[in-house]
Amino acid sequence: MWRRSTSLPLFFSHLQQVRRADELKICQAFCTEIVKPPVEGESNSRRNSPFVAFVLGGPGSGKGTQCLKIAETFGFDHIGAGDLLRKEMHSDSENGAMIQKLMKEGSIAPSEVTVKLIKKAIESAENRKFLIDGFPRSEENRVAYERIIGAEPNFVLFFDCPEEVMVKRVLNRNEGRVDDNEHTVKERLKVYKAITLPVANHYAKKGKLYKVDGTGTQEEIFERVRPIFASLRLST
Ligand SMILES: Nc1ncnc2c1ncn2[C@@H]1O[C@H](COP(=O)(O)OP(=O)(O)O)[C@@H](O)[C@H]1O
Ligand SMILES: O=c1ccn([C@@H]2O[C@H](COP(=O)(O)OP(=O)(O)O)[C@@H](O)[C@H]2O)c(=O)[nH]1
Ligand SMILES: [Mg+2]
Repeated sequence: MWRRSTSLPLFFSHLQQVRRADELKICQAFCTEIVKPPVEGESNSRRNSPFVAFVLGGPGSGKGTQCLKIAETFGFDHIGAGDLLRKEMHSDSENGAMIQKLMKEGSIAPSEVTVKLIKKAIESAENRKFLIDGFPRSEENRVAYERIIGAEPNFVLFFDCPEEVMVKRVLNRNEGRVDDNEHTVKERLKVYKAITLPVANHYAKKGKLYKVDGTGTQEEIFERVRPIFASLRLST
């Protein structure tokens, strides 16, 4: 059975040993949800609810790359919201054409479509620890997730990266994506700043945001990410 097993002072003492002040920023004390050990008599549904980390950052900030490393090292399931939408787009689904158009424009898909796909991915997994990569991209996404899933994320990992670095990475990505071109990435950056950053700010205010410097090599970035997950001490 999955359960949270760390306590607040223990959590912070671990964190303090490993964090570098310029790389890891906890905006406030962590909320009780992530650190509170299960209480005797607590309902099963709450104890069995999945552990969820949202992973945010601009296009090309390295979310997907780092999620693969986190998933492999710490045993999380990686749910890429964009990957789910791309899969849907390439299926015969009625939403395929709509998703393709939105992705090409750099816009955000309707919340109910994305949340439904995420919910299905969570429910069909055996794992109870998830990285939800590239979601929520708007306040509307966030509210829809919290209403439909019935819980907030345990925390949010945020990759901070200069625009010119992100654009360079996206234009070199070479995965045949409809949105990896100069025009779309510019639109995506506008959407990111206007609509996605407020979501990160929301979680920062709640003390749930971990901001990591997303520049440097993949390995250097992962060494900044590693202590965050190593400190969690989740049992499976
Ligand atoms: N630290 C890094 N340095 C150089 N290239 C990187 C780095 N991290 C990721 N990349 C490459 O940049 C591109 C975008 O990375 P990705 O993980 O897909 O970002 P995101 O999911 O945030 O859009 C990919 O081609 C990836 O291989
Ligand atoms: O929750 C999401 C995630 C992705 N997208 C769409 O999918 C695109 C690509 O998202 P992805 O996370 O794959 O891109 P990345 O940031 O990794 O480059 C976005 O620009 C959006 O058009 C969306 O609408 N909602
Ligand atoms: Mg990605």
